[in-house]
Amino acid sequence: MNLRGPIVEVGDVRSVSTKYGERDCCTIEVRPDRGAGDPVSVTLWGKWTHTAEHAESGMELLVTDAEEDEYRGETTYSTTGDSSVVLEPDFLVDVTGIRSWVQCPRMYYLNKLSGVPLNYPVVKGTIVHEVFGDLLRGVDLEESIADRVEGAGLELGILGYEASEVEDEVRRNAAAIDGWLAQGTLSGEDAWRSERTLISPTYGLKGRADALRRGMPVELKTGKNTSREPRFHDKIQAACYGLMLADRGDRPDTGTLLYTKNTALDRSEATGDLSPAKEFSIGEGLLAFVVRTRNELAAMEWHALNGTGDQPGIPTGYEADATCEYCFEQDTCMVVSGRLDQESKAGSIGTALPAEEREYVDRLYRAIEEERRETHAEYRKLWEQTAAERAADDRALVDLEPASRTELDGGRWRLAARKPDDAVSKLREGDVALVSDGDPVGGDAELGRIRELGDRVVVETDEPVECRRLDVYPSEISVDRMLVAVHDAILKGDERRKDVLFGRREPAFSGPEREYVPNNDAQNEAVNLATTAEDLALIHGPPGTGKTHTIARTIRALVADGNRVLLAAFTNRAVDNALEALREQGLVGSAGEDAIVRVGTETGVRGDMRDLRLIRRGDPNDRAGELGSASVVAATTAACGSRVMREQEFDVALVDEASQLTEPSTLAAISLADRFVLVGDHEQLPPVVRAENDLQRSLFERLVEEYPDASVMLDRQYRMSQRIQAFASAEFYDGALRPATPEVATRSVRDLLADPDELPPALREDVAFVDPDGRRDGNRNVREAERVAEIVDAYLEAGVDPDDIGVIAPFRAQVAEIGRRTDVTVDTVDRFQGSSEEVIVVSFVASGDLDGPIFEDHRRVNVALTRAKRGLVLVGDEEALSSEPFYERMLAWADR
Ligand SMILES: Nc1ncnc2c1ncn2[C@@H]1O[C@H](COP(=O)(O)OP(=O)(O)OP(=O)(O)O)[C@@H](O)[C@H]1O
Repeated sequence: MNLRGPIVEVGDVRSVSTKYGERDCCTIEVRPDRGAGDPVSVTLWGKWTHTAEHAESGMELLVTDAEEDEYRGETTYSTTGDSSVVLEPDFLVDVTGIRSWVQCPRMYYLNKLSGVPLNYPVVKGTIVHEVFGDLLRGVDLEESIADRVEGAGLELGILGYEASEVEDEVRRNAAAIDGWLAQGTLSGEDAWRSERTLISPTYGLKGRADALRRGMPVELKTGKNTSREPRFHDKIQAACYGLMLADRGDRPDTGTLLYTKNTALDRSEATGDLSPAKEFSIGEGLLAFVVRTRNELAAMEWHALNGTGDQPGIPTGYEADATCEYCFEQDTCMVVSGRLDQESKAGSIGTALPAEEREYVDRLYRAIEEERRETHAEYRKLWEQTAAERAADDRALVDLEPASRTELDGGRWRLAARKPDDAVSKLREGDVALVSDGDPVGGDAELGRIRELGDRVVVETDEPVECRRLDVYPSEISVDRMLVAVHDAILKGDERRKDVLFGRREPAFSGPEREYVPNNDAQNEAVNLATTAEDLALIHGPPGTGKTHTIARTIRALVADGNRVLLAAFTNRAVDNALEALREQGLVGSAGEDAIVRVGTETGVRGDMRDLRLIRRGDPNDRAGELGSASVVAATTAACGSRVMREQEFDVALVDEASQLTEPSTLAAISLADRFVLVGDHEQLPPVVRAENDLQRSLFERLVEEYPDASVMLDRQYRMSQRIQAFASAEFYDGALRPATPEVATRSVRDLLADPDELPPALREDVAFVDPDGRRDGNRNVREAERVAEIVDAYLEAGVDPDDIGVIAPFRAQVAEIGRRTDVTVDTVDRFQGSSEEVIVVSFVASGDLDGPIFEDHRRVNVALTRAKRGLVLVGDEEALSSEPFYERMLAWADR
């Protein structure tokens, strides 16, 4: 049986005489059933006492195949020969993490903190891996090499490499694999599968194996190894995949390491064993070692969040017997130790950062690690929730019916399936999702990119999985990049910048005032603030106040002054909107001084901006030249953390939607530039994070409060009628928000109608409230949904264009409920931010009383109410809404 629960107490390791001789053991008390049961004792025997030494009360413990005993009337448990002991199984360790931990625990920490920079070995390694995958899929060697090197054109160009020299080197690496593969295929017995995404709920592991050969893991290493045995940490990596396969019931007994620089297939050369493939047996002892190693790592991560003492959860290097003199990370290790005043086996150099900066790094490190835990909780739902629950949660499309599979060039696959009519989810075209045969963890599953998402679903994968289910695949990339951003900004960051960020120096401004926007004082001041900033400028833009217009004007002014500008935003949509405005204002983006480059994926970049999209494939010099010479580079803030973008330098970074970004995500963009301009509105949507901690507050909001003189609020809005904007202006902007022109102020729903009398009397007002007397059931309210659909129909019948109407509801369930009844756009607030419609209908769902927040916070209501230009209808339960002062004021305004 399996025993699992939080640890109550850990006993001492002791030695006892048994019929097998002297054996070590340790007794641990846990509360089974995840803490619900009464404490029981479990005794860990033999090598598992190593894990006991890392265990602490509060950690979660899992013992598989435990044996139950009766001892003095009490039920106790102990490990058996088949048992595994797992600490913190919910903490999903990546296999690459285990690999670096085995080399040195501090290397694991340093990799996490500073990320992998753009360097030639990494890019070449990726190409060799891709070629390997291609060979397995039957692609010709030369064709694959040419194609993959071309695909990496941009990276290679930035690093200063020519295609031909890289091709030669990749060829040298790939020739041995090719030969070895040819040998294998001769026997006709090889059943290969390239790239395998694996998750192990039992052992808390995840990762992607390079390949499986007859079900056994094969790992590729772009290096040389002339000893008979694979390198220890390489072996551990392959064994991790073995363990994950074992968790699925496919226990492999052999692993293979392929060293690509070993050139001979012959095993007995005098120079050493030059065979590229080295096999090793995956015995029980090795698997148990992997589990114990993972336990050490998970325990350290637990301490990082829960531990006490000086620097809990930060490895020093003394944990391992690694020799620092031979370590290629020694310098980095010493610098980080010096700057953060950490103990480390390698020693330290340099002076420590000021205390407030170290405190900041510690605080954000912890907050980011908390967010990582929340991401792991998302993974857990893959196996804890049933397919129906995942679908109801909008995290999966289930019950797909496979329709066709087509092999594409390069051995990839296009899989099509039919989708049940009303199935909805968070998945969007362009997303990477987990495609599976119906069981994403235990069954056949692979990552694939969604190409089409209508009645028909089309995905592209490396392997031909039976496409019966698509799941949202949680990613740790944004968490990883946040850590790196903190590292880059604080450990490597510019001192002057840090003085401002830490309140040691006021932001400075210099240069002449100019007239940029003649018809709008606040916008004009904003552009001046941005162009004269020596450190930073903050532009606060309430709804419809011309943020995008101002951004474009600012960028034009900056470029005209000779600056290289990074334009970043939280969403692709905002990036493309700003580019559109830039083009409208005459910055066209052709080659030369005004060149604009848009960094993004094909599906991410809007159709009309594709001509600006940076192409990565091609001649290295051309590709790098295109990016390097552009005066404006536009990308999402997520993309700013990529290896390529981290190599770029700018004079000014202008970040839109900055109030929706966590502080570290903002740092990722602004660290690339000397000066920065943040544009946002902290009275609208806050950063989207799962953990409740410091990440919820944006750098924009913090700086607006700290440096009011460095900020300006755009106060004239070009969207809403006076009547509609009144509530938001009073509640969120101290009454300072006003219509920009009389035309805007006097807008009315009547403008849209040939004959206003065609509307029912209740809807003739520009702001209306309707109580349909509905009843909330979970996150939906059917009566209210019906009423919303009737209201939409009334507008349509009166002649309003369907494209001019939008419906907003607080919950996805209600969005689906309404969506079934109408064809106009229905969505949650988050999807509406940044857009507007002539008529907006808001469904509040709540009835009776307000037992939870309707919209998570009032800022979301602000967004909902400020999407409408001419007509706004609030649909909700009067009794419920009037039970909270904020909504009561809203009703009073609507009923006026
Ligand atoms: N100074 C100006 N003079 C004339 N029209 C303007 C000016 N500034 C903005 N506008 C117009 O106002 C409208 C809204 O501007 P914009 O799209 O820049 O707003 P925004 O603040 O980015 O909106 P959102 O709140 O959706 O982000 C646009 O049609 C734009 O052309």
